[in-house]
Amino acid sequence: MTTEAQILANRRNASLSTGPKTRRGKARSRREGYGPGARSQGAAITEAGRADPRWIEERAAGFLRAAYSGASEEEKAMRKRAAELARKIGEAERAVAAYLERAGRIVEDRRRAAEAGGPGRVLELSRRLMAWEQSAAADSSDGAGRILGELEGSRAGRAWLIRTWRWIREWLGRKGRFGVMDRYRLVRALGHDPIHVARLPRVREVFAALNALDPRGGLDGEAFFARARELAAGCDPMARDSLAWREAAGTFASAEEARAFLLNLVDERVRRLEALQAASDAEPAGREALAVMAAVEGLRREVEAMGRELLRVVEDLQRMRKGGPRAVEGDAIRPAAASGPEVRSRQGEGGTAKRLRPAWRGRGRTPCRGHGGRGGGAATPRSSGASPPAAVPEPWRSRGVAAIPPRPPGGARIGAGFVPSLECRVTAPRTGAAPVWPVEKGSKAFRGGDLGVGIRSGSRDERTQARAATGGRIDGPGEGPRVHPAGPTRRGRRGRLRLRLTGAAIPTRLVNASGGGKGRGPSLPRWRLATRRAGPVESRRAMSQPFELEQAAAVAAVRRAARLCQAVRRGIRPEVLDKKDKSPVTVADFGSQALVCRALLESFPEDPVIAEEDSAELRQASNAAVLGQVVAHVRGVGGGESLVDATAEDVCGWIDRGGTAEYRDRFWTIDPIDGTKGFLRNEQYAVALALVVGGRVVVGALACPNLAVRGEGGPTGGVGVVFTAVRGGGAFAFPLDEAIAMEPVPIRVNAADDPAAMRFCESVESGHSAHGDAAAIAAKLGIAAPPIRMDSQAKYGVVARGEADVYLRMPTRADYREKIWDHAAGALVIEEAGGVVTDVAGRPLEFRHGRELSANRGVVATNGRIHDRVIRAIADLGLAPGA
Ligand SMILES: Nc1ncnc2c1ncn2[C@@H]1O[C@H](COP(=O)(O)O)[C@@H](O)[C@H]1OP(=O)(O)O
Ligand SMILES: [Mg+2]
Repeated sequence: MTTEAQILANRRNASLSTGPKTRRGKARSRREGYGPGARSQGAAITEAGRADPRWIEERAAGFLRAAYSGASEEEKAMRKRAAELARKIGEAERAVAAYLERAGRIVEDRRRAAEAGGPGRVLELSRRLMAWEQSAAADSSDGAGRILGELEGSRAGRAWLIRTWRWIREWLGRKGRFGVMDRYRLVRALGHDPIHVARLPRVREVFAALNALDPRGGLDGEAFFARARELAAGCDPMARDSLAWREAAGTFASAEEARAFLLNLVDERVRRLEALQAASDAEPAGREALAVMAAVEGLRREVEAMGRELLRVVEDLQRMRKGGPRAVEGDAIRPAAASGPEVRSRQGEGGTAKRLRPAWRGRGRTPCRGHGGRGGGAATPRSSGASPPAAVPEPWRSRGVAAIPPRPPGGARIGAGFVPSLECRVTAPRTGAAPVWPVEKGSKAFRGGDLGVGIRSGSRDERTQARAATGGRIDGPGEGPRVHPAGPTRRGRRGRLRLRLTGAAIPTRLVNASGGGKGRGPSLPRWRLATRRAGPVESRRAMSQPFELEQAAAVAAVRRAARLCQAVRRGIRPEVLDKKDKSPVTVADFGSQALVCRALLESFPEDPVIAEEDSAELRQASNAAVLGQVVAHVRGVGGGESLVDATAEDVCGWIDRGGTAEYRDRFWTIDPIDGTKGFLRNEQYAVALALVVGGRVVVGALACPNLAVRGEGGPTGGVGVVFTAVRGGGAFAFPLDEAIAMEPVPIRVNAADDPAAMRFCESVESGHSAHGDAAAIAAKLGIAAPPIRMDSQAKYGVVARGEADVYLRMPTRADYREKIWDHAAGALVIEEAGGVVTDVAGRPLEFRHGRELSANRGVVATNGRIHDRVIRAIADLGLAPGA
């Protein structure tokens, strides 16, 4: 880390430097700016993405050290980005190494498991696990963790473990006293040694439960510790001292509660082992190794992309330092109108491109103000082309059209289509101008909506904003999608946009159609473009999809959180519900949010999160028991070593990561348990997570633990479904249960058009959606079937996979505003499945007002075909307030 003193010293040094005067001197200095040795390794720089990431990291660090600090805000931001990229590259490389090590371990484990598979070996291991005399020292090679690992690795070992757990279950359900050996066996079967009992909260909880069941609990526990201390005589005295029982927070209120907890714990173990056993037939090690390799591949691609970006940033910084931008600034902002906008192929007209390259300075660091249309500012050129005709209109044509050969050589065939990628460098003409570049339609498939548009511009955040602002937006048949650079632009500011068109469309023209400045009406475009085709893309799979990482993280997070909810749900006894005790849902709510926030913190530490809960209530002394349970559940299903020792403070901290209240250009929103009433009734509920960028939901993940698995298949045909979607990438569903290995299945809304054959769904709670209003709407439309009533966003899933056609959420109170987390994920899933989601007045849902959909009332989600008719019916019945 650079210290303040170093920064000041750099700044002083920089002010003394006048820099090289000659072109050669400047060139040399530029090369040396990368740090010592850059000249000899120049080839590695031009090999951008292929360069060794460590080398890049070192170069970047060298450059950053050498860079002076008397920099503009823009330069500082770029340097920060470079440092961040360098750090991330390092992290990703370390992760790759860890993955590879894991792959090696998997192979080794497999070999050992094969060896351990014989009955003789299992007998030996089981004896070592259960006979106390054999394992005196806590850290001996007889550590329970190791033995258990080996047993779990073989079929025979797992069978023995399942039998053992069933036997433990039997005596836990029956017995009232738990002596020294009972306790020892239970601890060892859990994979721990006596010394862990005092240290690991999970094991302490087991002991607390045994004590609650055992009238001599304290004495039996003490006897256990006395024996443990005796056997640990050879250990460190500190370890011996720690072998004593201390009362933990969250003890059990009754013996029944304690027994339920223990039986639940055993059931979880048995289930896990059975799942492992079932999966072993399908060569799990092989599959896991494949998954590891896929993860490595993904990480490597990320590293390559980051490496390329880092080098671009470093190059640009270099240019900036050498005064490049100023030298061409006047040139770059020169109105292009006189000769028409300049659009050059960098391949075909490299000379021009080279001249333009130094002109690029910024990366559109202006905040994203939306993407045109609603709220896009007064001077958006949408006004100059509110509804562009199918062909490029003459006025635009006269301003210049960038002709791109119909079959770009850079495009590669993917099935029937091409994937060209164009890179454009732009300079903003003046404040407030927000250009729009329609890309002319090229084929039928384009009209069918089979086109995604993404922009790469500047930092990751801006890229994602820009992508979201434009990604996959199709304005309708006969029109091109519009490309809106991120937000308002400043005079003379330059940016680079990378426009990637995917699908069957072959863009024939890129039209530069910048509008005029504020209040002046349309003016001639002043944007200059340089286009470049990217290299061939071999297959759609090989391409890193937008928000791929975000989607993977979101799905993993909701899956894990759903597991927690299921575990809490299983532990609820009927009498708790009879007492109308809401604490189970509170435990699941907080636990779920903690896990999701933690996952986001790990993967996207800078992203703000708007979530339903905060930990203030949980931290109150009166809620200590609830907090204890939340922590226990988080540790229990958190998985991995890292969560085993999570403290109450950690958990509260994770929960509070969701405390953002205001709108941000990029944020996540979580509903840790949507449909709490459904959860308590053991009916429908959901864990919902969505990423909103530039005011649009771009990633959604929805886990519905009690929703039937349908077309998603799976050998169990059981319950628990995950829905997910990325904007422009379609919607998918797959079983929640990870033991069911299957590819996500694309889902589509129902194509039916006849209301008589349609079904609609609504909340179970009439306080959440006016049932009477919905019935009137259905009657008016001619929907005869009774409503499907279910809690939570599962309704969105049901419409998205075609089991219902309409979801009506009719306002019950004038002052209620829907919460964004109740709709973000579900709405995207329906939209990506081909449906439409608006409020009751037909307005799109606006996720740019903080925690609430304050510009909307109610929600109407449909299969798309009937949407207009539903909105009309609502209006005719006078049920759309303020419409
Ligand atoms: N008056 C209301 N109108 C609409 N939704 C509401 C209302 N009151 C609460 N909700 C929210 O409805 C969601 C459940 O919807 P559903 O009935 O479809 O399962 C919950 O998130 C709940 O919020 P909260 O969690 O604050 O109670
Ligand atoms: Mg909710």
